[in-house]
Amino acid sequence: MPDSANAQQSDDVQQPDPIDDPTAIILYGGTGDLAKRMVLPAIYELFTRGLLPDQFRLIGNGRGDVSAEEFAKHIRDSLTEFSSAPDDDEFAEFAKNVSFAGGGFREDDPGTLLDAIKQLEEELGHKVQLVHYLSLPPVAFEPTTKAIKAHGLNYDTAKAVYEKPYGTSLESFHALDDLVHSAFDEEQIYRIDHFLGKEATQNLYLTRFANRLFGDVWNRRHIAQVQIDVPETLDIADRADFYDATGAMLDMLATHLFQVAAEVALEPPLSMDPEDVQAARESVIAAFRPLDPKEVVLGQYASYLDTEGVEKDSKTETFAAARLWIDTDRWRGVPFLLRTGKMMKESAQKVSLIFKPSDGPLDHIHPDANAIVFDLKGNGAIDIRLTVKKPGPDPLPAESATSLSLANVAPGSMAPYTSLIHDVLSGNRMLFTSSTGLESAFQAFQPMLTDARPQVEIYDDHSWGPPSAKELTGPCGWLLGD
Ligand SMILES: NC(=O)C1=CN([C@@H]2O[C@H](COP(=O)(O)OP(=O)(O)OC[C@H]3O[C@@H](n4cnc5c(N)ncnc54)[C@H](OP(=O)(O)O)[C@@H]3O)[C@@H](O)[C@H]2O)C=CC1
Ligand SMILES: O=C1O[C@H](COP(=O)(O)O)[C@@H](O)[C@H](O)[C@H]1O
Repeated sequence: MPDSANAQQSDDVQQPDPIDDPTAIILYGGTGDLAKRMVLPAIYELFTRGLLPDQFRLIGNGRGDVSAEEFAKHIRDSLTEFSSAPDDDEFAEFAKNVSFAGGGFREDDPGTLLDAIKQLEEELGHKVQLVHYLSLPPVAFEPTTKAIKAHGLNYDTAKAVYEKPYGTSLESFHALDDLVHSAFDEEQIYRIDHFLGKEATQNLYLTRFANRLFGDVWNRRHIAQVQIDVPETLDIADRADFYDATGAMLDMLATHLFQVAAEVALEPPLSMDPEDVQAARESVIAAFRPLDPKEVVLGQYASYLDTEGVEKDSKTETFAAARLWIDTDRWRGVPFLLRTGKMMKESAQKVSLIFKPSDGPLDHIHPDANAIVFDLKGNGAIDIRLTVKKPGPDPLPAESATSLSLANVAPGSMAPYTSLIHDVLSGNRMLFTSSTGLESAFQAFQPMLTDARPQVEIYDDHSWGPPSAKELTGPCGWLLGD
């Protein structure tokens, strides 16, 4: 068992600033899966923390007809299921600001959304900042963007939030991005990758820049390999339509895991200002070498084809592992090993920097006992795995570890979606992906869209994935298992 330590509690917990601009969030796909799990609880959390503007409306949008009362009940049920049951009086206050515009929203038929916005602006006596949140499957990004533009809802003050994946190939990324830029300036566009919003992910660079203990060894002279490992025990549940068309590489690897790799690999920014941090993260993605299909293993869990909604002969990967190379002076020759999958043996979100063996007489230490491991889940933790002396007469090595829980530094910290939506409202784009960064990510991903893409290998449910994924790591093995 590792020793554990707690980061010292800060007396001075950061409180984000409230927002003044009268605002309406239009939540496209307002009754969908992501909305109920993440977005609605996040908006409600901002309300209970007093972080929404005084003049605020949430307008749900969807193709069906849903009354304001039904939408409010849906929100309440979502909070109860995915967050916590709200206080009756507080929720009643929130629900006064909620409505639903049904009938969809298309170029040729705006449904009832334009009327809902007109009514709100007449009620308030002025225009409001519109935040278009596209909580929609990627196929709906283009038609919805076209509709926003065609109906003139791309005000200069408007913002547009896009979920991932933003494009499925370099070509479709360009087509979507050109269209989005025909409606909005880059500063108005917020492409969400919620892994960037995790408190613990942000520690990947903050601890490095603040502590010589980490900063001085953060390079190829000292690090043998980096593992970014996000196994999940969950299956694809009721997301078959989306997942079977998307797969693990686009759902997780070329999106979340690439962004986390960039957070590890980035060069020190000029300052910690949002623009500088964003630029440093996005520019290192340009140094990602395009994936070599021979260094990628794809898998599908054994019972996947039995899932309702999945094509009977589907070749969609539910597991992906890859060896990524980053061609900068700092990282040349250091493999970044990325792994993620559904229906695996354990759930975890870990980033491990595994050191090279020491010089001198103890140059044979197992990599397990010579590593820094960042846990990205929840408030996060940093494990330092060390080799120490085994008590006794001889100078023999023994493995030990200490775990620094970050929970105490961040009492009451916000969930990733809560803080990212607050960033959208306040105009802070640090934790959002940019057009150039995503273009580089798709360039690195592009070889996986060719005929050289490896075949999917079937793996046992609740296992560590196809055994061949182990070969990617070399003698180290995957630190988490197999
Ligand atoms: N679910 C999750 O855990 C996560 C999802 N995401 C991303 O969030 C986005 C939304 O995902 P999710 O909520 O799971 O998706 P859903 O399949 O639940 O779709 C959301 C809503 O979009 C509407 N919709 C579906 N198809 C279309 C269409 N062709 N045209 C217009 N509207 C449509 C439906 O609403 P209606 O029928 O009312 O019109 C549906 O309820 C995706 O981009 C996904 O990658 C990101 C992180 C996690
Ligand atoms: O975006 C996604 O992320 C989740 C994992 O998110 P987390 O909140 O558990 O960190 C993943 O399960 C899902 O497939 C993917 O779409």
